[in-house]
Amino acid sequence: MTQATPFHPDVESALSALRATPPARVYFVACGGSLSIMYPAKFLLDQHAAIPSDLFNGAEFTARAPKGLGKDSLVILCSMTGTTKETLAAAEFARSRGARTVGLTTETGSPLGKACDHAIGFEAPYTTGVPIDAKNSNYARIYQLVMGLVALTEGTDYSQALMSSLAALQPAIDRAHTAFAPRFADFAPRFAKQEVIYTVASGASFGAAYSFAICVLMEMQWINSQAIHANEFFHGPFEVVDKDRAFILLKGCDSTRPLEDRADTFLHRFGAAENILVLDAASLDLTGIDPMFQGNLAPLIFFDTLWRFAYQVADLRQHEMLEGRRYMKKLSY
Ligand SMILES: O=P(O)(O)OC[C@H]1O[C@](O)(CO)[C@@H](O)[C@@H]1O
Repeated sequence: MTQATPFHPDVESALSALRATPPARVYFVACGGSLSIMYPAKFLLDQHAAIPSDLFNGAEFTARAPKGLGKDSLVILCSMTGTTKETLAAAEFARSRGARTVGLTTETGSPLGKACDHAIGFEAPYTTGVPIDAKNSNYARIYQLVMGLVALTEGTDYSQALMSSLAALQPAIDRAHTAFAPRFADFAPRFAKQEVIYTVASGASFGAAYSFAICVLMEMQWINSQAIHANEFFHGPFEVVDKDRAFILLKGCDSTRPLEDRADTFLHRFGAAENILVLDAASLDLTGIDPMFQGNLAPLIFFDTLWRFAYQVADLRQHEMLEGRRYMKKLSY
């Protein structure tokens, strides 16, 4: 691929540098909420390219020191703040092994931006509270990078379809807020009283379930949680299902939907519908999003709308979301 793509300039600049010698292997590395976007990014790469990839927590990556990591590797890292020490150490470790590195961060001049060969900026409403257009989010930028890698390694260029889909994403999110509002108003009072809420998903949606469980329910609401893969559900977790147990099930529209459908059937067989909050991509108006990317973009809609649900739960519990933490960023660990 030699022609310029319509991607964001930071993405295009990283891709230009990779064009002469595309990587033979990709590692997706981050921590916490930033790690959660690596699941759908790897899913997208696996869908479209034969290039092998793996996904690691930052500290695990450095400690495990994969033997395959070397000059032909590309390590894609993400840290919203650009300061998470495990992610920075992973970037430095990758470079010490001769790998090429790309860091996604809200501040390209942040420590992560500086520690990587290429920095890709994105926007996040998370700490600023200022709403963004989802086409400028971390998901949007990493998807551009992934589809750029697909073009480099497979010769298939879907950049226009991706960019037009990303442009249609925010309106789809806004419509979903309206569509889900009555369900959220109904579920919030019950879920605010729960001590445990599990989140279930698979495929492109697993990352959204993971970040909602560990970053929102546990970190920001101190509600016990676990992200359960929709098929792993049948390999242990389903034993806890009863009429009182609370679940959030994300039903996406990627190729793994049958896994989520099966979990849905079981949950409704032994659980109570009033304690199973199902967000179903089939009920969403995805106008303008190319069918090829609908499964990849549905998780953003789930996460954005669930974030609003979390604030409703937080209000009822009188437990502040971001200010309620007792350890994170409050002491050294
Ligand atoms: O590396 P980042 O994206 O700045 O993450 C910092 C922190 O933010 C979270 O993603 C959410 O608070 C945590 O999981 C993580 O420790």
